[in-house]
Amino acid sequence: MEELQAALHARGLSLSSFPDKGRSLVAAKDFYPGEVIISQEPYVCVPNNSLTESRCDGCFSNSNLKKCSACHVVWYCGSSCQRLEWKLHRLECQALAKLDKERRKLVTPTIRMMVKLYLRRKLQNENVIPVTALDNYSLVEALVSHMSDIDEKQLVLYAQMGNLVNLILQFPDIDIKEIAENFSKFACNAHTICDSELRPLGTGLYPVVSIINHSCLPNAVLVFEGRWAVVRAVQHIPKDSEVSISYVETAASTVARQKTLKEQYLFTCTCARCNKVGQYDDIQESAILEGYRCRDNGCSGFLLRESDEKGFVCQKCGLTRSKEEIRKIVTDIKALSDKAIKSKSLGNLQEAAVLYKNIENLQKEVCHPFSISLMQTREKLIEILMQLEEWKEALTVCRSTIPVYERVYPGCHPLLGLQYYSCGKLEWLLGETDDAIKTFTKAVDILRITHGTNTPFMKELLMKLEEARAEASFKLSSIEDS
Ligand SMILES: C[S@@+](CC[C@H](N)C(=O)[O-])C[C@H]1O[C@@H](n2cnc3c(N)ncnc32)[C@H](O)[C@@H]1O
Repeated sequence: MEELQAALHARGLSLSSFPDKGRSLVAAKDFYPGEVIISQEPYVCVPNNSLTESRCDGCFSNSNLKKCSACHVVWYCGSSCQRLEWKLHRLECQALAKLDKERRKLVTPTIRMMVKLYLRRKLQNENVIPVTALDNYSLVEALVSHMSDIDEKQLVLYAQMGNLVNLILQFPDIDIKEIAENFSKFACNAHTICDSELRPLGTGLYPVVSIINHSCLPNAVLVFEGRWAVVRAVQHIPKDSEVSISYVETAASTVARQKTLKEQYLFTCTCARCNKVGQYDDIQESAILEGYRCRDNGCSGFLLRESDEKGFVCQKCGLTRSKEEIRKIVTDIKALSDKAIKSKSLGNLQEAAVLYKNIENLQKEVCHPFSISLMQTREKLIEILMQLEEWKEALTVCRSTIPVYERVYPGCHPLLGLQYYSCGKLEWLLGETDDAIKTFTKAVDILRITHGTNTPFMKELLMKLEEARAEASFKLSSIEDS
C-alpha cells in the first residue's frame, strides 16, 4: 500500500478512499487536457478469440497468424510476439496441452485470463517475472469483487468456471472460492482493450487503472496503445480532484446508464448528471435520446406520454400521436432489423444496405432526429456502404450523424473525434478537399487530447491533414496559373 502510494505520488497522483465509492484516484497536481495521468501494462490480458475470429496473443493483430503447435489454443503473428509471451505461455501451454479436445473447446478468453492470472502470480512469486509497486498480485487482491451482492446463479457459474481453471492448472493448494471471487473481480474491474478507433480486441486487467471510479461526466478518458492502457485528462483536473472515467456509453438516458452500471458494476451512480434524474431537463434529454418525434416534420419538439396513456403529446406544439400508430411503425422496424441482421451476417451486403435504408426512413418518421437508435442504424449503414465502396452515399449518411454526435457527446469525446475523422476521410477520397481539411482539423483538435500525438494512428491523421492542405494549395496555385 505504501509502495503504491509512493509510486502514485511520483506520478502526481494519490490513492484516497470515499465512503460511497471505495478507493479512488486523486490528482496530487493539476492535470491539463491531453496530459497522460497514468499508463499501465496489463497484469494479464487475452485477445477476444472465437471460432470465427483469432488474434495474436502478443499484439492482438489478426494477420499472419500461426497456432501454437503444442496447445492448439493460442495464436501468434510471429516469433517476436511468441518470445515476448514465452515465460508465461510455456506454463500455460503445458497445462492446455494436457486437456482433451472437448475440454479445450471450453477454454474461453475469460477462462484463459484466469489461468494466466494464477500462472503470472506463480512466476512473480518465483521471481521469474519481476515485481514492482505497480505490477504485483497484491494489487489484484485489493480489487473490489462485490461477492456479497452477486446472485446465487452467478455464483454457481463462477464456481463451475473455477473448477475448469483448477482442472487446467492442477495446482495442489488452489482455492476454488478464491478463483470464483477473482471472476467476480474481472466482471467489475477488467477493461475491454480497443484499437485506436475503439474497436474491441481483447480484455485486460489493469489493477491501478481499475482504481479510477466512474462518472457520467468524466474528466479523463481511457484509450489503449497496443496493450498499454493510457488515461488522459480531457479537461483541466485541479489538484485534489478525483480522476474519473466513464465505464459505459454516455450517449444514453440516465435510466439506461444507471441500469448498466447497477447490473455490471453493482453501484448507483450519483454524479452531477445522474443527480438530475426526474428533473424536467433529464426527462427531456431521455425523451430526445430514446423517445419519439412530433407528427409535424417541421417541429423539433419531443413527446411525453399522455396522462391517460393513450398516446404521446409534443411538448412544443401540443400535437398528439396515438400509441397504435407508433406501435405499428416500431413493429415494422423490428421486423426489418431482424432481416437486416440476417442479410448482413450472410454477407448479402446490397440487401442489408437496402434494409437499413428502409429502417432509417421508418425511424425518421418515428424517432426524434437526435435519437440514439437512428444514430446506430446510420452507423450500421455507413459500415455496409463502406464495404460496398459506395463512398458518396456513405459520406451523406456520415454527415447526417455529425449533428447527433455533437449533441450527444461532450466537446472532447473520442467517438466525436473519430466520427469527424471518418467523415474527413470520405470527403478527401471524394475530392472535397476544403471540407476534408475542416473536418480533419476538428478530428485533430479532439483526438490529440484523447489519443496524444505520438501514436502511429495520430501520426497518420496528422499526415492526412498535411496532405489535404498541400493538395488544396496545389489546386489553388493551378487555378491562379491558368
Ligand atoms: C473499477 S472499480 C473502481 C475502484 C473501486 N472504488 C475500488 O475501491 O477498488 C469499480 C467499483 O468501484 C465503485 N464505483 C466506481 N465508480 C463509482 C461511483 N461513481 N459511485 C459509487 N461507486 C463507484 C463500484 O463499487 C464499482 O463496482
